Amino acid sequence: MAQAQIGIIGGSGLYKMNALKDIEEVQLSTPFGSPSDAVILGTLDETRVAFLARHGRNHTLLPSELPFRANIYAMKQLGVEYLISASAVGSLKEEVKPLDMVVPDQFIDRTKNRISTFFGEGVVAHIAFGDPVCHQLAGILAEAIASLNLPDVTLHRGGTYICMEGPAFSTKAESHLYRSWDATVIGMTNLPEAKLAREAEIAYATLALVTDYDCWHPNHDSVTVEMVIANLQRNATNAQKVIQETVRRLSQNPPPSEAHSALKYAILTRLDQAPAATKEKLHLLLQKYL
Ligand SMILES: CSC[C@H]1O[C@H](OP(=O)(O)O)[C@H](O)[C@@H]1O
Ligand SMILES: Nc1ncnc2[nH]cnc12
Repeated sequence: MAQAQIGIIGGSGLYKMNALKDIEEVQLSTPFGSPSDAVILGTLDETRVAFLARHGRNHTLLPSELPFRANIYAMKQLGVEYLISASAVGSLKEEVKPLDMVVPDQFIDRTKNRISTFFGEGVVAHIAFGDPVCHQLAGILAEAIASLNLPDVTLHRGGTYICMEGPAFSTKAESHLYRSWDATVIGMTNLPEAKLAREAEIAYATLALVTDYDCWHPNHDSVTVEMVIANLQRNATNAQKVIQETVRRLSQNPPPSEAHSALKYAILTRLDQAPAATKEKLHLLLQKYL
């Protein structure tokens, strides 16, 4: 099977990477169903990367409908060790303005209807998730953003991403509540992805692209999809530059990541006693530990 060490998941507004060369489109099937779309393998400068449009290339999947497990498993099948997620977010802080970029280091889970683990069916594992983002990958991403000096874009290193269920945006009461928790941005997708990436021992970091002030700001209209897309289109060119620069830096010096051994002390079940069918299903994740 084709391989790529670096994966990219593009969110709302980022449905393709324009700079990819020598493209190969692969339809993958996984024990968890099909991913959101075909994975696009292509070369960015000298480096082979795997790109997936999170909601499908025509944006046909709701956040609650996303096949998170299939998406992450597909990346694992391709040999991805570093996964960069690009996502549209609303801002929960005055100083985090639309068109700014945030590299969050924490998440709060407000989802209600997501499957966020590969485990179960006779194999129990509890990954550590106190630091849900790969520190090294997030650092490279932030350095890449800073190095580009993008006009009108302020970089915010660190911050908390609230992951809500959606698809409706928040009420004002919810938005104020999240502000009282000192959260930085809000979206609907990245937390399940980060958990599953960690279980799959893939280093994960988020490029959060601010599109709106959600609905809490007294001087800005409440978020609408129109607002999000208009700003994301303005963001998309910048996001592609950032991803390209991140891939360039990462491929020159891929860092060690704690994520790469996340399952080492996480599996409680004696694997020699575990159901064969589950071991078969999770072979890609468990093979190091069998
Ligand atoms: C189109 S606005 C809401 C939508 O945008 C974000 O998606 P993604 O994280 O894939 O960029 C947000 O999470 C919602 O799914
Ligand atoms: N305000 C917001 N809430 C949730 N997801 C978003 N994606 C972009 N803006 C958002």
